[in-house]
Amino acid sequence: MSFASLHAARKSKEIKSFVRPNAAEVDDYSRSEHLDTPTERVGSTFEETMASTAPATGIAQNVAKYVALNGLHSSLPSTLEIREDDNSGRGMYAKHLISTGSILVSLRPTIFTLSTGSLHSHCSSCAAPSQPPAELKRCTRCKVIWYCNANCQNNDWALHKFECSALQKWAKEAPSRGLAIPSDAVRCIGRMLWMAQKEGLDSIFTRELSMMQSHKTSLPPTSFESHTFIAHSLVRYLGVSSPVELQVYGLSSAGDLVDLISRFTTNTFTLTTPSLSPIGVCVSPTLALANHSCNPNAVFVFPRTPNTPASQEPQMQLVAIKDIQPDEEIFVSYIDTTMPRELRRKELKETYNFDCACTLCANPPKVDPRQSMTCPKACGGVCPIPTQDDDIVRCTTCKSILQSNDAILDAVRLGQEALDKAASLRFSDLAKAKQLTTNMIPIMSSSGLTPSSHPLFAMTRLHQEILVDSLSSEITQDVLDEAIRTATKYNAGLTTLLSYGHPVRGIAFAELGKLLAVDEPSPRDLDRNQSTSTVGGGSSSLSTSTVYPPCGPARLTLALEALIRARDELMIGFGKGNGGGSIGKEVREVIARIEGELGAWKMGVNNVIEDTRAGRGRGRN
Ligand SMILES: C[S@@+](CC[C@H](N)C(=O)[O-])C[C@H]1O[C@@H](n2cnc3c(N)ncnc32)[C@H](O)[C@@H]1O
Repeated sequence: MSFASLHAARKSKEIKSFVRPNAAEVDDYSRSEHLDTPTERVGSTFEETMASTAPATGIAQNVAKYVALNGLHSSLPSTLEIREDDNSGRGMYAKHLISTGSILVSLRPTIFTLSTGSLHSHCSSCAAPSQPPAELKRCTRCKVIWYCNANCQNNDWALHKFECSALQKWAKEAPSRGLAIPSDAVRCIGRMLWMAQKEGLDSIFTRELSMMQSHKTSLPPTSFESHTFIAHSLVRYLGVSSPVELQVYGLSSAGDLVDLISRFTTNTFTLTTPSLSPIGVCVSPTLALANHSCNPNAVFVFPRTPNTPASQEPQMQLVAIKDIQPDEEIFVSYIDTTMPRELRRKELKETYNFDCACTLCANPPKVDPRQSMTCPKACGGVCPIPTQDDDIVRCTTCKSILQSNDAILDAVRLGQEALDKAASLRFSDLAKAKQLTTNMIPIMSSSGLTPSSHPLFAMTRLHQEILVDSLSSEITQDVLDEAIRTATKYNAGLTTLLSYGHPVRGIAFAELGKLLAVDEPSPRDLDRNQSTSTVGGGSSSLSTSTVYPPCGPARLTLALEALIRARDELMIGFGKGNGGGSIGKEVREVIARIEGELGAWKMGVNNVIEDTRAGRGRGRN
């Protein structure tokens, strides 16, 4: 298999998350003279409007009542209904038993925009990737938006005609080339407003949009800067110079604008490729009705199956990853659930404004694999990582009592700092980021952190992404083998953290299988294959090498094992009806190829044995 067909799952984040403007952009703009004037023109400033908002109050009764849809959300199937309670607002409920792998809802998001880095590599109408030799075509006016062909361009014209002139004007006024394109949040809200204007302020689209949950009256202080930044940029992007001009979009004050931005940040999804790499943001008021749990029973995916016409892509699907009983609520996850409890709760509070009371937060396991270490007495058991609040812990196996240990606390603290630094350098200085992850992983592992523990798990994931990135410029045996070892450790952590059939697991096994199936750059010494190892997380009967990864047929056998696991889990996470989506299809093709290669190899060996026997027989005669 050539390396060109290897797709990395860039992030195993859940796909619902708010995209904040990046810090560099905020800084550059705040320093720029282009900032101040629009705020003053819209009446009271966004800062004043936000400062005057008071926290909402409400007594949680937690009785979910049926909500009539009155013609809204027509794409919601009859198997689901909307109910509302005082704690989490509206939510989706199952009316019948739903089995694992069922596709609950399938629809095209009402609005989507690609992130700036994906604009030239994906079509802005159907989100398909550019597929050489066919190249995407750029809009000749704004020179920012790319399409597969004239059909895709025509399909997008109704909104792009507004966007096109806004983009041209923005680029002319930009203080530097690096800021010539507004953030995806600003472009996406721009599209929401043009769509509302086009459809009419009483249209179903506008009504659904205006009913999305807002936290305008209880914005956490952490949102202040990002909301203000988006508001300033948006006013400039729309070319608005007085409050009256906002009325065509149904906004009559700065407060309405803050409300809109809050609805956007609370209800936006990350648009991903079929292999879960983030490429943009999207809005679907119907799918945004799903509430959050850190232990979800459903996921959102964009599987891209051959049966869906381009005009219906990107198709977003809600898939059950567990059996869901009648009357049970459908929960997705808004955040990366591989993070420890405190970090999850902090992010949910800051971005979504609620205190999570899901099963995983309310009743955390005695030993959370996200915060665990191997028993320092080497009994083979695991124990929680001692914290400042809980500095005496007990091993689950030998029951020894362990006191807070500076080495592990230092490793966690240093690991977190290095992780933040490496993540921020990932796209600007890959070599430095790689140096950081390479140095820190052994330190954290030797301090006793388990592969699923934070921040070792996140660091391993980042290291794998960096290695796969470096492989796309040059494949060397060493980097390929290091990527395979890292992917194996990552999968070992992942299988402890996420439930069977979660799409992130399916993609991770596909990634490992494809790495193992890449043609090795140079022939190697087959004597390396001597004892036993597995593809991560589970037991295996395969006999492979002490030196991992092995080479030759043993390596291909491991690839096959990983890909079969991937195929089975993708069938759940990407929906049984989709056959595992486009990645499931690709995996099945690689499996068939490897089975062929291994079959040919076995046949070759048998032939040699037969020939040798026949030769001996002839020798005796
Ligand atoms: C995308 S909306 C979900 C639909 C929302 N409940 C509604 O009525 O429109 C996200 C918001 O729903 C609420 N929410 C979601 N999951 C929740 C949970 N597990 N507990 C409490 N509130 C939750 C929070 O206010 C959050 O900001």
